[in-house]
Amino acid sequence: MSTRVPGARAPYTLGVIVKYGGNAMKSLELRRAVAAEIAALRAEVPVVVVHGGGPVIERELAARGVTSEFRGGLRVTTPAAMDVVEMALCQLNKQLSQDVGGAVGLMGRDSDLLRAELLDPELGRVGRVTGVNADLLRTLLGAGITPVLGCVAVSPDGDALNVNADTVAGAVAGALNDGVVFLTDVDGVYRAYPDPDSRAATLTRAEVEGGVAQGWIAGGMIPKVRAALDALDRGAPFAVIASGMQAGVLAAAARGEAGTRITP
Ligand SMILES: Nc1ncnc2c1ncn2[C@@H]1O[C@H](COP(=O)(O)OP(=O)(O)O)[C@@H](O)[C@H]1O
Ligand SMILES: CC(=O)N[C@@H](CCC(=O)OP(=O)(O)O)C(=O)O
Repeated sequence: MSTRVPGARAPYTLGVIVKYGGNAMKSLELRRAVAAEIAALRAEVPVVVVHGGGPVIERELAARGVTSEFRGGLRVTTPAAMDVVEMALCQLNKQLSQDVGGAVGLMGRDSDLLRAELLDPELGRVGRVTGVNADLLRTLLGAGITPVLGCVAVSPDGDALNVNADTVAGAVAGALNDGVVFLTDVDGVYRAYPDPDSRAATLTRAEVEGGVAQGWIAGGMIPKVRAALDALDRGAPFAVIASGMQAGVLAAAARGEAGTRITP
């Protein structure tokens, strides 16, 4: 975390992937507050933003009368739903890029930035990440530009695939060997959800797996802890789950002073 953003085109060694999604962008005010936190962190370290947007997707699906259900935390994505997911996230991507400033908004289709293959035919057009164009991200970071990546990947046939945004953030952190902070609406993983006093400062892999098996890690927290472990497996130096609802938390989480740090 001591590495400064170098000048244009200079190499960098350590950055932070910041994931935020539906819960940390429930209002325009909150969305912009998170963007301001990201812009402040970027003055210290290179930052790549990965975003979801579950509520925006829900709203656009409902407006079109397209139904979808979740299985194991993942949206079963029909071709019709895929069109809506991609359209909604593309628009959001440009808005977030504008919010952050000095940024370029990209999706998986751009220069094969995010490649995936079908995860499970029963889930429809849901992807399993197979590759990240890390060179493109490094080039942008080296030029002082913040990449903002939406969670739609491209298949070997050139079709869009829907990937959970936490999963994408973990894969990008692994590909760049950068740390990752997952911002959400709780200030970490609670041992006795929803009691905020039960927040774990750190959780080992064994504790995470126990928590999922015992059910005290549930719902949308499951893809986050799994993505954190995946990022660590792929070489990320740290993975933290923290609140996107309070000012100053992002920088503190990246220093290991807030949220729940997942350890190998
Ligand atoms: N042990 C836990 N500690 C904290 N939150 C948990 C836990 N288990 C389940 N959750 C749920 O996970 C949610 C965060 O996941 P999610 O709603 O998918 O967030 P996001 O939209 O930010 O990706 C929390 O709001 C909470 O409802
Ligand atoms: C496969 C799958 O479930 N994809 C997610 C992608 C968006 C996402 O992950 O958004 P949040 O970060 O706001 O949850 C979905 O369709 O909702």
